[in-house]
Amino acid sequence: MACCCGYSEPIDTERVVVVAPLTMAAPIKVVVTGAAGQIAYSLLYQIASGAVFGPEQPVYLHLLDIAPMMGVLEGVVMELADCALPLLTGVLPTANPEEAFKDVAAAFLVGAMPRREGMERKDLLSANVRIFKEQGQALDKVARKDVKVLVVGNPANTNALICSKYAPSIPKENFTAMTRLDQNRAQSQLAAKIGVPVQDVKNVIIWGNHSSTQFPDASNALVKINGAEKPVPAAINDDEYLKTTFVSTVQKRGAAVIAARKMSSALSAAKAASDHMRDWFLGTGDRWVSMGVVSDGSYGTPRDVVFSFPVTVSNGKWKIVEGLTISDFARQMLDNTGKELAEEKQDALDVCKD
Ligand SMILES: NC(=O)c1ccc[n+]([C@@H]2O[C@H](COP(=O)([O-])OP(=O)(O)OC[C@H]3O[C@@H](n4cnc5c(N)ncnc54)[C@H](O)[C@@H]3O)[C@@H](O)[C@H]2O)c1
Ligand SMILES: O=C(O)C[C@H](O)C(=O)O
Repeated sequence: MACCCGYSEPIDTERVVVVAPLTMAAPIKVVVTGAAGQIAYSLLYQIASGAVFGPEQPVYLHLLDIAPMMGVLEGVVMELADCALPLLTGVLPTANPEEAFKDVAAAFLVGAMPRREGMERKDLLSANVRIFKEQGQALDKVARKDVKVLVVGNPANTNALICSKYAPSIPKENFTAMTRLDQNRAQSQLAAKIGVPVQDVKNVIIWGNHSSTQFPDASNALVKINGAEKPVPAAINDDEYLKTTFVSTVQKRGAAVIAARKMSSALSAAKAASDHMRDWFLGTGDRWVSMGVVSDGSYGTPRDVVFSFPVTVSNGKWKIVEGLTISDFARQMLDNTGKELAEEKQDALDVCKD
């Protein structure tokens, strides 16, 4: 029960020195890598404004980028200060991974080279995977052992796997890759096709790799129409669309944005990163979300690759949704994306040997 001064309980002013309202938690340290880049430019505001960890959770931001970007990063730090955000208790800009990862509870690993027109995301592997080896090692040394790590930098699934491998003291479950942008894209395509608001579509799944082999799957998705829930396949009543145009539109959406903007998606990527981390910290209820997680072989997928599954989250732990029926078509799609991930893993391990 709140008392008149706004604190949750009456305060014994003789004994307590109050520096912040008692409803406020202690600040958590959150790192964003690639902090001088495009995605971070949208993401940092979302984190610092409370959209990710909630309106009661102060954050201390650690911003990592490479040494030549420190000047640009200084400008970002100025802008964060100029936002005058009550939940932002401090900012540490740095080019030193061990300083950046020290005691962090959440890590957004964004910093990596983006692809250009005509490239596949796996073409970035040899350039980017070493970053995630080095950052895994730094996380292992200095981060909290319960740190939640979200890898955004491409190829996100395989980078997350490598990061986890080089951070053996942190549980594998704490490393995830972002396929939430694909989920948001899929949800938005379905809502537009049916003609309902986007929040009325749920449980669309992204299986596999954040690449053009991913399988956006609407077969278990539900839509609310006039207050009643209905399966999406019944509402759309066009299986051919769901197996072809819908799948390829989502698979190729990143490339379409690059072709139009001449730069890869950033606003929507930042929103997806916020959604992913918020759901991981605050929970999903019975709503399914897609996350790249280290595979335990569920649904006949290869073990020990970072594979995107439908999950629910409660108390900060994700759990793969079990018992879904996999059609012949889905089986083929899952096998194909699983094969690509197994190949990427081998390539990445070869790069990391050097
Ligand atoms: N998973 C997804 O859905 C998704 C979506 C969009 C973009 N991405 C990927 O995210 C990455 C970042 O995209 P962007 O548009 O922000 O790129 P960007 O080029 O604008 O920014 C990347 C930043 O990372 C920094 N950086 C490079 N190496 C670093 C290192 N070792 N440590 C720390 N920082 C480092 C760069 O200096 C730069 O400031 C790319 O790999 C892109 O392909 C993934
Ligand atoms: O497509 C890209 O290279 C960027 C990102 O992975 C995306 O899906 O938009």
